[in-house]
Amino acid sequence: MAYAAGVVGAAGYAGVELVRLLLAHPDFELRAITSNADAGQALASVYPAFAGVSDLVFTTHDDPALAGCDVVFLAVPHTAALAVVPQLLASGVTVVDLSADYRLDDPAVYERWYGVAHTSPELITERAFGLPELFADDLARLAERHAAGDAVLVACAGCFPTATSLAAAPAMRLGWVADEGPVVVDAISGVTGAGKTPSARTHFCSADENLEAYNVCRHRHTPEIEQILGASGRVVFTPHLAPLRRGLLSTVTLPLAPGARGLTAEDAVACYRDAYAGRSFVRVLDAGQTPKTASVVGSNACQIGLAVNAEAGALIAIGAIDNLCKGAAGQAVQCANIVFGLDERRGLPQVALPI
Ligand SMILES: NC(=O)C1=CN([C@@H]2O[C@H](COP(=O)(O)OP(=O)(O)OC[C@H]3O[C@@H](n4cnc5c(N)ncnc54)[C@H](OP(=O)(O)O)[C@@H]3O)[C@@H](O)[C@H]2O)C=CC1
Ligand SMILES: CC(=O)N[C@@H](CCC(=O)OP(=O)(O)O)C(=O)O
Repeated sequence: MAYAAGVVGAAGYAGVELVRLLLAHPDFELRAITSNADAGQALASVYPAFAGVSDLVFTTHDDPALAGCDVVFLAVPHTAALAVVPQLLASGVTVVDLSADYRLDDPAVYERWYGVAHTSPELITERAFGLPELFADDLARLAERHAAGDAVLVACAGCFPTATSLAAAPAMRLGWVADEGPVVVDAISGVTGAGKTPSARTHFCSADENLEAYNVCRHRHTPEIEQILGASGRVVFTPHLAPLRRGLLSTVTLPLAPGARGLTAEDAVACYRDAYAGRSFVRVLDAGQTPKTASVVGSNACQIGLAVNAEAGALIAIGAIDNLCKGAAGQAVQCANIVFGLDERRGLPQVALPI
């Protein structure tokens, strides 16, 4: 039996990647794709890649068909999900939200970084945080509730937090990181990370042949990374924009605790492989290898590289993902698979476009 699925914001970059994945998914049947801007237009006329594959037509964001779905994926901008999530849950629909609206545990922190009051904070305590390799218990609890008949909410992790946290969390959890000192995150994203509406920074003429840092010391993913890593007030996060369509690379520099100063890259790789045992999307490279975006783009994989700077007493952990797949749509489908009791790999690409 296929579960009925809908995508709100399906004409956006994350939304159309969801459409691509769900149309090929053996257990979900895509019934509704919404876009106010493109309502009434065929998917294949807006995105010709779907010609001959799907006859779906975009409907408006208030399409009543959404309430008849088993699961709805929200690929709408942050703050827009606040108006949609409570209604869908009340209609008995499970929601996988790609926006930031239900990610932060503390509604006051959300208000400070997103500039609006949270209108349904009670749902934050019930949701699972959608980063399966680090919050497996959270999602397993949600899967149990879903199996018992509840409509449930997953708040998927953001793109920068996903690559950063998969790279840094095992070191934090294993106690290798000093209690003090900054956790330095230098991360680079492709332009699709900014969504499909061009801004002065993402216009072709600005982004092409250019590299730049932005939102230095004030990017809204800082509190999300701190929450995941348990590193409140310590994350120095500097995002950069690169002239790539897809791909995100995050380099995290972690100060080693005195007891971990003898750590070698080989030890770190072995421990990380233990920490991610059984998680097929996270691949820890051999010591001496570094991940690259070209090796993950088009797949739901996260590749991790590890190095130790013994003189400086630092671990360097690097994560590479496709921002639209493991950083957004792929991770959302992975979370839905888990909530619906399916193998987390169902319908998801394991291998990147090799060239
Ligand atoms: N791009 C990425 O790499 C990642 C994105 N995300 C998250 O996914 C979400 C979508 O991002 P992205 O695809 O990049 O953005 P886009 O700007 O490309 O697309 C946004 C979509 O949301 C719809 N939309 C806009 N305003 C509203 C509203 N008020 N109510 C309902 N729908 C609305 C738009 O509809 P219309 O077609 O009518 O204009 C459009 O389809 C965001 O929350 C983003 O943070 C998460 C991780 C990575
Ligand atoms: C390149 C670029 O502009 N990236 C976006 C973040 C990507 C995103 O979509 O945000 P979420 O992961 O929180 O959903 C930014 O820096 O705001």
